[in-house]
Amino acid sequence: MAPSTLKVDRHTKRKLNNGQEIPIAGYGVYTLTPKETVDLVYEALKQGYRHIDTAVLYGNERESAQGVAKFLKDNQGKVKREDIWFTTKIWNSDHGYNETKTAVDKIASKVKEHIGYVDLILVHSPKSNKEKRLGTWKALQELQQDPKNGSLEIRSIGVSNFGVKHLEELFAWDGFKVKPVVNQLELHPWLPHHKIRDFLVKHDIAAEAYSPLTQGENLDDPELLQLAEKHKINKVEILLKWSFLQGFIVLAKTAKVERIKQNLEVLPESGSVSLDEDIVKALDKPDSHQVFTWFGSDPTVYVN
Ligand SMILES: NC(=O)C1=CN([C@@H]2O[C@H](COP(=O)(O)OP(=O)(O)OC[C@H]3O[C@@H](n4cnc5c(N)ncnc54)[C@H](OP(=O)(O)O)[C@@H]3O)[C@@H](O)[C@H]2O)C=CC1
Ligand SMILES: O=C1Nc2ccccc2C1=O
Repeated sequence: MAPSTLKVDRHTKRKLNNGQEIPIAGYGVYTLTPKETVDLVYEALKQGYRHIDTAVLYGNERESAQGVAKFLKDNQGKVKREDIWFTTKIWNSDHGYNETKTAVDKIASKVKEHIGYVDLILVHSPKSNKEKRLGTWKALQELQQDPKNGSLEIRSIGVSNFGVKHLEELFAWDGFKVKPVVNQLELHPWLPHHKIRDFLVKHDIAAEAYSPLTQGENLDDPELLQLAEKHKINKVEILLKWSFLQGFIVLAKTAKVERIKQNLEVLPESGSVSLDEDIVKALDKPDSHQVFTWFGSDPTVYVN
């Protein structure tokens, strides 16, 4: 079970296996329209987020980068590009060596003029086949290790929705050179993914939690509501604190300005995050396997 207190705050960064440091609180931009993305990313940064999570799939990479650039321009001398972490992801249909290089060129054409480089590119999911997955990793390894060879500087590379089998396949490949820095997974009390997490700990790969609020789907779970009522604490605060207490890098999304502030403020300005021990115990559901994203079909068990 996770501890009920952990020394993390709004400014905490986690050191990755390549030495790069990633802010533990991330703002996810899935489903934000391109039109609203610039302003919402700007607002998230204004409220104190220093980590933006987008993807080719989301169709708002350019606008996410524009939001970052606008914030940096308005805060010159106070916030530097290096203070902000920008993640994007290669979609499944772009798997394969050549396809991935072309996909990175496209990402470059959208974001480079605004933010110069990306901090992290993830393989969005394992959903292609072995040859294509490894081709994608070969391309990303090359681009990360030798930025002059490609159109975009990529500081770190990682995976998302990979199960143990997909990671073992990567480690066993004779071209394997760069270990993923993170595995981004759906993680919340109803989907704790302990087997994958144990593997990640063993290999020093950080766990990023997406859909920590169950994409909004389970916020009226009777047990969660009861805990919130009994302990006089907001249900969203419970779920986000639970996630930080597990040691995750936590990615939450909201399209509402007041909720951006609310979600970040579950972390203290300095000090530690805490949750009543009874709540942590009640939400410890090691055998639960409820998938809310990916149309209910867990991508970590994908076979091909
Ligand atoms: N790698 C992958 O395969 C995936 C990655 N992700 C990443 O993770 C991010 C977060 O996950 P996501 O799936 O968006 O879901 P979240 O778990 O973050 O939930 C988002 C939902 O919760 C609502 N919400 C947010 N804050 C509050 C609040 N304070 N009170 C009440 N409701 C709230 C939002 O509504 P509203 O907007 O109206 O506030 C929205 O409906 C994504 O944006 C994306 O970056 C997500 C899924 C898959
Ligand atoms: O944020 C996301 N939400 C999703 C839903 C289905 C498949 C991928 C994703 C994302 O990356």
